[in-house]
Amino acid sequence: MKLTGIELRRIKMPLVAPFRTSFGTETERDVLLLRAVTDEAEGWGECVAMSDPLYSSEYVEAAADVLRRYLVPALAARPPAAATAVAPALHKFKGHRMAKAALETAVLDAELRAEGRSFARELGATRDRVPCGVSVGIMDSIPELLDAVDGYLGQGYVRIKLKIEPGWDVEPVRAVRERFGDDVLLQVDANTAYTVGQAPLLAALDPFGLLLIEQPLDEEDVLGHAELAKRVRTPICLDESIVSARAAADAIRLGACSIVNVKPGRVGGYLEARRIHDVCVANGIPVWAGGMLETGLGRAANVALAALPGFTLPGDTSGSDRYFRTDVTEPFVLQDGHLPVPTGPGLGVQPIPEILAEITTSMEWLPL
Ligand SMILES: CSCC[C@@H](NC(=O)CCC(=O)O)C(=O)O
Ligand SMILES: [Mg+2]
Repeated sequence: MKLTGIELRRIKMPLVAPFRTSFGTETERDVLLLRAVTDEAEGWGECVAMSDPLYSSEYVEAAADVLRRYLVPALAARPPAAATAVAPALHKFKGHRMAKAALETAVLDAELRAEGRSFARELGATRDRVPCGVSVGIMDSIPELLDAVDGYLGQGYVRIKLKIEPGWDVEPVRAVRERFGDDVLLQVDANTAYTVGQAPLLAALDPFGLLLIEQPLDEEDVLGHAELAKRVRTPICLDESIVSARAAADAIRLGACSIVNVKPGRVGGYLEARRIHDVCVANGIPVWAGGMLETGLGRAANVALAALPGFTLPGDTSGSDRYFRTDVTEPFVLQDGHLPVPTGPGLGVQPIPEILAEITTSMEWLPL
């Protein structure tokens, strides 16, 4: 494979409704897409960085900058013969895992399309469809939340995840349990909004039979999560803290988590995501596929990843219409609470040219 250049393309995707978390409210996605052009095929990668450094330190403008000034030139200096050579060529640059993930994914997609292999097959998927959960934002009132949850359950989602923060935690969880019963698979995500001193508040969630509490504490407070796990019965799941397979192994050994949310963008790509899966499976730790409001491009890769054997909990792999009125690819549509795993070469999906042209806000060609 000979990489000839990378296109940086920004697209604007309005959300169907505001999505509020403990760190802010999203109303539209400003997404950086990468198109890798090789002598044999083209591949796509989606950078999951948000517009502002609020989920993590990365943000979309910084991702574009680090790709333009450091990451793509590094591949020009050391042309990758395969996608497995991308991460080693970028290793000397610290952090910027979401930018690195997008670049590796675009090269991997091009390589797999050229060879006629799907992401699912490359990663080791063992299923042809995956059960889908949905992430529900913080709302202005309990009735509004219950209407939203009712709608998603009606669409067939098999698991509900509620965003929480101090002041919006026990009450919404209790209301959902009282309205929809104890059998609904239910979990919460705090996005680092609590401190270990608030353990009693988080322990107040224990009576509601939650699958997990996701990332209650600061992403760097691994020991705090280990302490919290001794004071809360509900399983602790980490998201923002797990930036690599090494971080996953350390967190598991320290007792900081008993479940892991796997997000390829957060960890530098799908190959590292698979390593995290393997570390967790070796330690008997369930994993599930997290989400970053991806378009159909990133969604296709996430659904393939979610089909690996260790992904035993429903992921945030919703249908395209959870976030977008019109997706940049053919939409992912829930079927009986599941999404089919794409089977075509590479991602198995393509941007629809007319839609892509309409939502593109800028394009930049970086030759190698
Ligand atoms: C804007 S919130 C993005 C991070 C968040 N993601 C979700 O809640 C799921 C989003 C999705 O359905 O893609 C998480 O911390 O898990
Ligand atoms: Mg999370």
